[in-house]
Amino acid sequence: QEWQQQRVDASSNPDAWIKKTSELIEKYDDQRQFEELAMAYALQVEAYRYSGHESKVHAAIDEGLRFAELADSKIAKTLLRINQTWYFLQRGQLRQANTSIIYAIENAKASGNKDLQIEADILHAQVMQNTGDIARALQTLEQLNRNAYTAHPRLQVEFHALIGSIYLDVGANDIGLEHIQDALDISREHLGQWDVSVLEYNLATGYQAAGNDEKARQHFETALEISKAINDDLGVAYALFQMASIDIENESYQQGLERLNRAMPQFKSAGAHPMEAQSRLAMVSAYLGTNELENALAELEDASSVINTLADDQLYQTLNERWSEYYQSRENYKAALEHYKTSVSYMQKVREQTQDKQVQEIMVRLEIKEQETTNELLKKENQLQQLELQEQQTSYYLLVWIIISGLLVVIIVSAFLYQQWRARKNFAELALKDDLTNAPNRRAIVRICKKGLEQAREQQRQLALAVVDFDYFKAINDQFGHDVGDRVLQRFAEVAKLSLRDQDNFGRLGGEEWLLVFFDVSKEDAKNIFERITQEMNSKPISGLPEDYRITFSMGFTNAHPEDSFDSLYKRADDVLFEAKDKGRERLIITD
Ligand SMILES: Nc1nc2c(ncn2[C@@H]2O[C@H](COP(=O)(O)OP(=O)(O)OP(=O)(O)O)[C@@H](O)[C@H]2O)c(=O)[nH]1
Repeated sequence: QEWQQQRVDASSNPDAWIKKTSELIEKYDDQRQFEELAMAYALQVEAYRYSGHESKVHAAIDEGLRFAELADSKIAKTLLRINQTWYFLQRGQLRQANTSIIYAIENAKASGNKDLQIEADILHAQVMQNTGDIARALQTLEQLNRNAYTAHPRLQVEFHALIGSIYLDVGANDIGLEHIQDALDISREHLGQWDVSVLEYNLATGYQAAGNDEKARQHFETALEISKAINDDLGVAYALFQMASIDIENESYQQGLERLNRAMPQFKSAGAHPMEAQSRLAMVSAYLGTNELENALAELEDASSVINTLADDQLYQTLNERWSEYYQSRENYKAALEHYKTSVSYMQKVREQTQDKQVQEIMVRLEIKEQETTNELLKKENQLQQLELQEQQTSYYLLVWIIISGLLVVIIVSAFLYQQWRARKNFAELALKDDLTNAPNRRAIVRICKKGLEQAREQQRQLALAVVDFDYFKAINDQFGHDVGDRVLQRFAEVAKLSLRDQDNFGRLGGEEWLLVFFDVSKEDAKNIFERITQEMNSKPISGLPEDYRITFSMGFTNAHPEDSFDSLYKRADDVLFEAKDKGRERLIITD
């Protein structure tokens, strides 16, 4: 609804909207577009109210209603009647306000616009409060469809502001302040500056009633600033009036009077009679404080005539209180007592209205309902938070699950790959190992020797190769059995492993023939190795062989030449081995 947003905008820029609606009115008037014309008037009326131009409000309402009637625009009629109600309330014309709000309610119903219906209902309750019928005001608020009004910020604000002021009236200051604070918060977020200033003002009066002058002053100042900013003269006057009341209470009579003198003309020209009366009564207090009794009397008389047209019990009570104070100052105690008695009777009347049992009951019910709504909202918020938390947890679990399953996959795959690698390695190891002795087999030692040849060439090292063959091995097998022969081979593997340096290698070439591969050994070293192995072979008995049996072997040794291949190297070593056998065995023959 465009016009709802326009109302909010008008509340922040009343002057701009007065101008804008004037142009619209001229345009639609020319074009005889009555419905638009009526809506433009409705908006203009609000803009006038927001800037405190009460004197223009009346005429604009009449014009607007004329066109709204012509166009039969229920919405325009409702809006105009709502503004008319506020206009009369401002002036203290309660009977007229009551008539206007009835029209507003009828038109709102006919328009079918739920928000307007609720707005009119809340305003109806406001009128009741102003007429002192708090019980009915509360009943009306109680009957409102809570869900419907909470959906619209303006309605929430109206509701909380009104119920807050009722609570303040009956002295339930804490609850009252809470409601008005709620209204202020909502209006700050959703409504215009004028609405905010009114609520700042209401909150300040609440703090004042609760005896917190400091807070009251702060909020009145904020209200004053906003009213000044949007050129709301009436708003400025309201704030000045309240600040003056605080001044007078604190015996700053001159400052109070100065502020009241600025506010008063505005109230008067706006026709805000209740405020005019209150200002005059405040002035009376100030003059009594400064002992300017003539001025006090003049204000009292003016106040009396204004209040007599308003028929407001609260105002009558204050008026009589002031008269009583005035007569005390004059030392006319008889008259003072009379007025005091009258004042007390008005006070009792007001109290009776506000302390009515029915009022208390409805208030309790309303508060419970309000609490329930708040609880429900809190519950929903809680649920939402929990959902969010659950969502967070779920995604957290999901993440953990992904990480764990990822890790599992990695572990399983790794284990599988490791197994494969192990199997391959085992296989490779097996393929390079001699089954009987566990020493490197022919393939392995030949490979080692070939690699060694390359290494020796690259690193300028000396590689040497020895070929070893047992002497009369056939005889061992034949004489003591094949097993014993096997054990002799196994012993050789053990001995070779212990006797060689880490950088040297050995392997079984086949049968009882072995290859030894050395790096950087001299001929002398070769002899030592030959002798050591012979000695070690016979250092302890081999089962199946007689203790004194001496195992011997022959060895051919040669240093590698840079151009040697394995075959040429092997052949040279094997040749000298053959020579060793030939020369009687159990010897080492070295060749270059
Ligand atoms: N126990 C056992 N004997 C083997 C193995 N491999 C080869 N032999 C035997 O080793 C013997 C080799 O004999 P020969 O080649 O005649 O040589 P030798 O008897 O050592 O005589 P010379 O080398 O001339 O001193 C054969 O009898 C083979 O059967 C083996 O793995 N275990």
